[in-house]
Amino acid sequence: MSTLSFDTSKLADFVGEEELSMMQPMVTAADELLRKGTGVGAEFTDWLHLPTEYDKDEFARIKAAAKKIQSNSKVLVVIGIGGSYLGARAAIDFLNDYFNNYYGDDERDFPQVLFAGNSIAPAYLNSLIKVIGDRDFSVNIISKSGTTTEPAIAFRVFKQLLEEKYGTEGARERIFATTDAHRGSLKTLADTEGYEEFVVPDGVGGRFSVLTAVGLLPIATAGGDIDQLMAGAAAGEQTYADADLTKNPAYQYAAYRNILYRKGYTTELLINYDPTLVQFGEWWKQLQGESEGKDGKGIFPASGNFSTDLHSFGQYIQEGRRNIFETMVRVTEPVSDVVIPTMDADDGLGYLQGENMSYVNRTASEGTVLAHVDGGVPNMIVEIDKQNEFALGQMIYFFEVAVGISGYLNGINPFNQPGVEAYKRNMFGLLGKPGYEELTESLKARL
Ligand SMILES: O=P(O)(O)OC[C@H]1O[C@H](O)[C@H](O)[C@@H](O)[C@@H]1O
Repeated sequence: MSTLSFDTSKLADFVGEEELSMMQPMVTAADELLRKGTGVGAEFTDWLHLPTEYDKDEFARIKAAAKKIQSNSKVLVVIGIGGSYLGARAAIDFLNDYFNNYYGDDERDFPQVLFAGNSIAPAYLNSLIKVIGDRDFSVNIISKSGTTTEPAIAFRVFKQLLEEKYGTEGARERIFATTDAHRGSLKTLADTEGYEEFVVPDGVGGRFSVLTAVGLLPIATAGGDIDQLMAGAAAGEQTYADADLTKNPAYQYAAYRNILYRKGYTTELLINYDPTLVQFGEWWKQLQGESEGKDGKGIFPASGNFSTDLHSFGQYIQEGRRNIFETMVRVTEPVSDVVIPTMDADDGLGYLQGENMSYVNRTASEGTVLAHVDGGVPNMIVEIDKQNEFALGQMIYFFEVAVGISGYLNGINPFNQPGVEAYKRNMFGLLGKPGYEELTESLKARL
């Protein structure tokens, strides 16, 4: 069952049909590198079969842990950064009402899921502590490496708060650690303290980990149906496995991106028309940017929240430098609707009264695509039928497999992220972390 369609009809002005078919030999080669595990970074491609080959015992433990948190907590604080929070956050926003977190505890069916450790901003942390107040809470600390500074700082704070509130024993019952199976400071700490542990599998990098415990525990706690999420991803695994470009929309997406990139379209905007998809764009930006931006190459991933941003940087998209293309993610069936009220006074909207707001939103998307295409912005559309777990799972897989192919097409390793270390090294040097003494002096001299 496929719930996702991929529309490239609006590329006609930019890419000829033969250009796609001429990509086939390169796509076949990229497919082999990915599927046979002969490409660079192959040790981080276990996400390919994750939707069907996941640890079923751990999956059951995730559900049980989610139930436990739901029964004893009003808030789950998810501590993580990058791939250790973006997927869960995207999924929770996508699957819930936008203002879901604003509802009072009595109006909520599931705990609030709030995120920490995704910045080093102290005021954010203080504000988060304030919003938890005296309510019961639990913590899911997530770090694959187990050594990342941002979540480690936040965890110290929340561990202390939990221990003050519930005592050491009580706190232990409320801390869930998701990390590497064998290595890292968090693994050692979790073993020593006796926290319930979940695993980020060795062969799955952070940005590909949303369908592991990394994403699944927070998503399930927030009421998401993780069986359906995995079923949707499994549908993706099946649908997007064919090396034949004519039969594989995810591979078409990768090939078209590559064609556009070679023509000078070096920035891609992932476009949505609903605020509940904003965080999906954030997840996608890490997936694309960390996978592809290396060796002086790669499409810059950005996102656009429409029609909101049409009133901010819409001008640039329409008439600025012509190096942008757009991929719209659109949902066919609105989650809910509003009928535009009738009104006697004339506000110029009479022609729309009685119409559904979703009709106006969809029409805005159609008009925008045509305007942008006319303005020289190639457009592709990924459309899912419903905003539910199944469709999300399939869409996650679509973008994951596409970026694997896309990276190999562009001659880079899509599965490492060496460049992320540069800022960390400087930060450690400036903070005086043991082992970085020489760097400390040279950096301070440059400040
Ligand atoms: O899960 P962690 O090991 O804490 O890593 C969190 C994130 O930060 C790192 O610096 C990587 O660049 C990301 O790929 C990763 O998702």
